[in-house]
Parts: sequence; C-alpha cells; structure tokens
Amino acid sequence: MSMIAAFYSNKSVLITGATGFLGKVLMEKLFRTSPQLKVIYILVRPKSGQTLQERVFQILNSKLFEKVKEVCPNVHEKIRPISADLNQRDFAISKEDMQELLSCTNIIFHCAATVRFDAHLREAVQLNVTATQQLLLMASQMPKLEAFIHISTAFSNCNLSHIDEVIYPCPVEPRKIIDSMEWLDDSIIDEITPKLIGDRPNTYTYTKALGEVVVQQESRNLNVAIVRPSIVGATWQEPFPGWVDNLNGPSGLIIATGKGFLRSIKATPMAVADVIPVDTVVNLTIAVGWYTAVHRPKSTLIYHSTSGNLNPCNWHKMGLQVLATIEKIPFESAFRRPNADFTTNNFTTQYWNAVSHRAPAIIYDFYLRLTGRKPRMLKLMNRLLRTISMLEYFINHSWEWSTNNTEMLLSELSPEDQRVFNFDVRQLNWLEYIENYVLGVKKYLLKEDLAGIPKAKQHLKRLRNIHYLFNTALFLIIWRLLIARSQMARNIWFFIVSFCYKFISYFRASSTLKV
Ligand SMILES: CCCCCCCCCCCCCCCCCCCCCCCC(=O)SCCNC(=O)CCNC(=O)[C@H](O)C(C)(C)COP(=O)(O)OP(=O)(O)OC[C@H]1O[C@@H](n2cnc3c(N)ncnc32)[C@H](O)[C@@H]1OP(=O)(O)O
Ligand SMILES: NC(=O)C1=CN([C@@H]2O[C@H](COP(=O)(O)OP(=O)(O)OC[C@H]3O[C@@H](n4cnc5c(N)ncnc54)[C@H](OP(=O)(O)O)[C@@H]3O)[C@@H](O)[C@H]2O)C=CC1
Repeated sequence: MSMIAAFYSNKSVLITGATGFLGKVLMEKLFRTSPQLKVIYILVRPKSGQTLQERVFQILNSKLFEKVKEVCPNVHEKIRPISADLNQRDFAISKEDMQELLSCTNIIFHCAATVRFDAHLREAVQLNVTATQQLLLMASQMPKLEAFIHISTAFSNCNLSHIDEVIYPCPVEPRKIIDSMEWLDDSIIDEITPKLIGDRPNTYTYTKALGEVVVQQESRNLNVAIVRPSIVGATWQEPFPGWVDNLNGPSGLIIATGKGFLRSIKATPMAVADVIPVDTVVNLTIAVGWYTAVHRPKSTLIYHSTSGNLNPCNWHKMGLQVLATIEKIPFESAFRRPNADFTTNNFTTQYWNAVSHRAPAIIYDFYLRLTGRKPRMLKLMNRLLRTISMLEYFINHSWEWSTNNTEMLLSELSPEDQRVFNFDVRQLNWLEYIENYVLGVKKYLLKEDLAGIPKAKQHLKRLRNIHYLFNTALFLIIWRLLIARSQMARNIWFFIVSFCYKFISYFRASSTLKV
C-alpha cells in the first residue's frame, strides 16, 4: 500500500492553477492514486465565455481524465470549483466559499502564475507575487492546514550558473515592489523594469524569484515547501506517454519544426536541455506535500525538479531525435520539409532568418496574392521569430541545479511509493521520451489522425520536388545572368559544356564498340 496515497485519502486539497498544464496533471494523479480523497477545491475564473462548470466539464471529459473515471467514477462530485480571480482583492471569493475553504482545507498546491515572458511587470507582480502573499495570508487562517506547496521555477535564479536548493535574496524587498505597483503609473514601471529585473531575461523569472522570497518571509508557522521545475514537457509515463496540451516550452518549437516553419535556431548544441516531464514534476510535488505535512521540516525546503545533473540531454541530441521522429511520423500540411540547423552567432542567425524563414514566406505570400488570397505567411513568420527570440536565452545557457533535497526525499519513500510516485529522472530514456513527445504533440495538440501519415509523406515528397525545381530554376537564372555579364563565367560555362560533350561522345563510342 502506498503511504502517500493513503495520506491523501479523506483530505481536502486546494489547488490554484488547476486549469493549467501542470494543475490538470496534478489533479488527475491525486484522484487516480487516492480515489478516497474527500474533495479538491479549485480556484477558477470564468474564461472565453465559459462558466466554471463548463470549464470543469471540459477537463473531466478530456482524454487525460479517462483512466481516473475508471478508478474514481464519482470524480465530478469530488471537484469543487470555486469562482476566484487571483488578480482581485480576496480573490473575489464569496463569503460562503471563503468560509468553507478556511475551515476545511488540509493541503494547498499553489500552481497559478502568469508564465508569459512578455508580461507587463505590474501584471506579473500581481499574479506571481501579490497573489502568493494573499494566499499565504488565507492559509494562515486555516486551522486544519497541514502543508502549503508553492510551485516556482528552476529559472527564478537564472542569473546564476550554479543554483542550490535555497532561496536567494532579491535586491529590492518584494513588499516594496508590491506597494510601488499600486501607485506607479505604467510608463514609470516600463522605465524601471530593466533596472529591476537586472540580468534576468524577463519579468516572469524575476517575479517568480520575488514570489519565493514572499513565501519565505510570510509563511509564519505554516509547513511550507517550494518545488522548482525546469522546462516542463509532455508526460513521460502517466496517465499515458506524450500528453501535452499547450505550446509552452519545447512543444511550440516542435510544431514549428515539424510543420517546416522553423528550420534554424540560435542555440548552443551542447548546452543542457533541462526538460522535465510533467508527470515527474507532479509525482515529486505530491510526495513533497506528504513529506512536508508528515515530517514537518524545521525550515522551508526547496526541491529542484530538474534533469540536467542526474540524466543530462543536450539540445543537439534533442533536435536530432525530434527530426528523426518527424521523419517517421510527419505532421500534416507542412509548409516546407522539416530541417533543423543550429546557428551559433547573430550574423548567421540573421542570414538564415532572411534566407530560410522570411524569403520563403514572402514568396508564398506572393503566390497567395496571385491566386486572389490574403497574404499571411510573413506575419506568422515574424511572430514565430519573435517568440523564438524570447526563448533563445534558455537554449544558449547551461545551468547546474543541485538536487540534494529531491534525492533525500526519494530515499525517504518506500519502494511502493517510489514506484507509484516515480520522480527518479535517472530512469528516463530520452530517445523514447522525445519520440513519444513528438507523437503526443501530433495527436493531442495538433489533433492529427495517424491514418493521415501516408498522405503527409506524399506531401513532403511533393515539397522536396518543388524545392529541387525551385533551386534548379534559381541556379539557371543566376548563371544566365552571370554569363551575360562576366567573361570568366562564360569561359567556365564553355569548359563545362565541352567537357560534358566529350564525355558523352566517349561513352557513346565505347558502348557502340561493345555491341
Ligand atoms: C530548427 C531547429 C529546431 C531544433 C530542432 C528541434 C526543435 C525542438 C527541440 C527543442 C528545441 C528547443 C526548445 C527550446 C525550448 C525552450 C523553452 C524555454 C522555456 C524556459 C522555461 C522556463 C521555465 C518556466 O518556468 S515557464 C513556462 C514556460 N513558459 C513559456 O514557455 C511561455 C513562453 N511564451 C510566451 O511568453 C508567449 O507565448 C510569447 C511572448 C512568446 C508570445 O506571445 P504572443 O502575445 O505573441 O502570443 P501567443 O498567443 O502567446 O503566441 C503567439 C504565437 O506563437 C506561438 N507560440 C507560443 N508559444 C510558442 C512556443 N513556445 N514555441 C513556438 N510557438 C509558440 C503561438 O501559437 C502563436 O502562434 P500564432 O500562429 O501566431 O497564433
Ligand atoms: N510550464 C513550464 O514549463 C513551467 C511551469 N512552472 C510553474 O508551474 C506552474 C504552473 O505552470 P503551467 O501549468 O505550465 O502554466 P499554465 O499557464 O498552463 O497555467 C496557469 C494557471 O494559472 C491560472 N491563472 C492565471 N491567472 C489567474 C487568475 N487571475 N486567477 C485565477 N487563476 C489564474 C490559469 O487559469 P486560466 O486557465 O483561467 O488561465 C491556469 O490554471 C507555474 O507556477 C509556473 O511558474 C515552472 C517551470 C516550468
């Protein structure tokens, strides 16, 4: 019997960010391994014209929750959506709901965040810092609370190259930042943002670091722990391999590569690709919840959920395996044949962006115009290149994360718990994982049917022929122009033609002799 699964039976759990990538997998695993769990409260806001109930219905009826319904048929009764907006005072939770949350909650998993790299500092502080502070205040009024688990990111201190499982101080106190956001206007915030974030690449990593300091400062006498995942990727094993439902991290780039939009990228091939499967992060998080509640460590423990120091994979290996898989199971309606080149300096990056990305987009737009359609490819390409430029920082640096607490926790688990809540990344076979990841992207993100693979292969053949035809035509045009203008080009041309003529004549003569 799993001790961790037993621990969660009859517990009331509160999850923020349960509609997000990580939150959904967390909820699924909790229900699947502890079907006796009392209730999971989830703080949800209405979104895209959907009510809370419609959002929950959609999640429960997704492929991800198919297995859960077998082991916990009344799962829909155990999810209690609470209308909440983490950007509002008291999260705009009704009095009755707040009362219930305060009196019943046993464990909190705080996953909600804005993960956008281009978020305005005010927005990122509100969600990643102020909301964390408010949630801690709420937690301090919960008499039954046993543990508060905060999800941060391994990149919150990405300005350092070696990162320990400790909270690093921020030069400006989070409380001062929170206060200043209330009275500074947007233009002043824009001006001070680069100074505040310093050598971090964006407001996301900066505010996640502030969030950790808030957790440390305002945890009072709560049992608190922080989990820091690196780049969260598709599921490795559970509930099935390759599940993914958003474009964040590598997923969007896998699509862009598979569809032939992205053919080169500025990356350091040997830099560590610190991707971590979402189910591994979730298993660790659940185990941390149990350990924090049962063992009540004296100080706030930080757990790195990273792969680099235990089972490293680099971007080169990852890129090659992505391409090899796409070759076997191509994506439908590709724009160009997939290719992946890593460039290492700004000049070659700009060159390939012009030649391999923007030029084909311009030509395609020209074709769309000719056929009476609206051009759109250049706009799309420019957006993609903007996205890539925001991710570049993470594929051109390597970090070393120590994982002592994570390894200590693994050793504290019973063999059964190590199996049910496996977060031992040393067991991960990268090639197999990446293959399943690409397949998952095709099935669950692009919603492409595997029956369409022969047609997709046919399409790639057609693209290859167009590519050869185009290059030959381009070569002949350039050559023709050169011959018209340069004596040297003419001489080379006559030499090649006469050489070919002599070769063919010799070949003909020798074959006539044989007959
Ligand atoms: C050719 C060689 C390739 C190599 C070969 C093989 C490729 C695959 C192998 C892997 C290669 C390298 C992978 C590197 C991945 C590095 C990721 C680093 C992540 C660091 C994580 C830090 C960890 C965290 O804690 S945070 C969680 C992660 N957060 C994110 O990832 C958020 C990033 N996204 C954003 O901030 C925004 O989306 C933004 C600012 C980039 C764009 O915002 P915008 O307002 O323009 O609109 P959106 O609606 O959000 O999207 C616009 C457009 O871009 C598409 N898109 C979105 N995200 C991605 C993406 N990650 N990759 C590609 N495309 C993406 C989106 O679909 C939209 O498309 P449209 O068609 O225009 O609608
Ligand atoms: N994905 C990754 O690569 C990594 C993620 N992390 C961390 O993991 C955690 C989860 O990330 P992930 O699941 O990927 O992110 P998602 O963007 O998928 O999910 C974010 C969640 O936060 C919720 N949320 C955002 N704003 C509000 C709001 N105002 N009120 C209520 N809820 C809100 C979203 O709700 P809604 O559906 O309504 O938008 C959603 O449920 C984050 O803390 C992130 O920093 C750390 C490292 C890497």
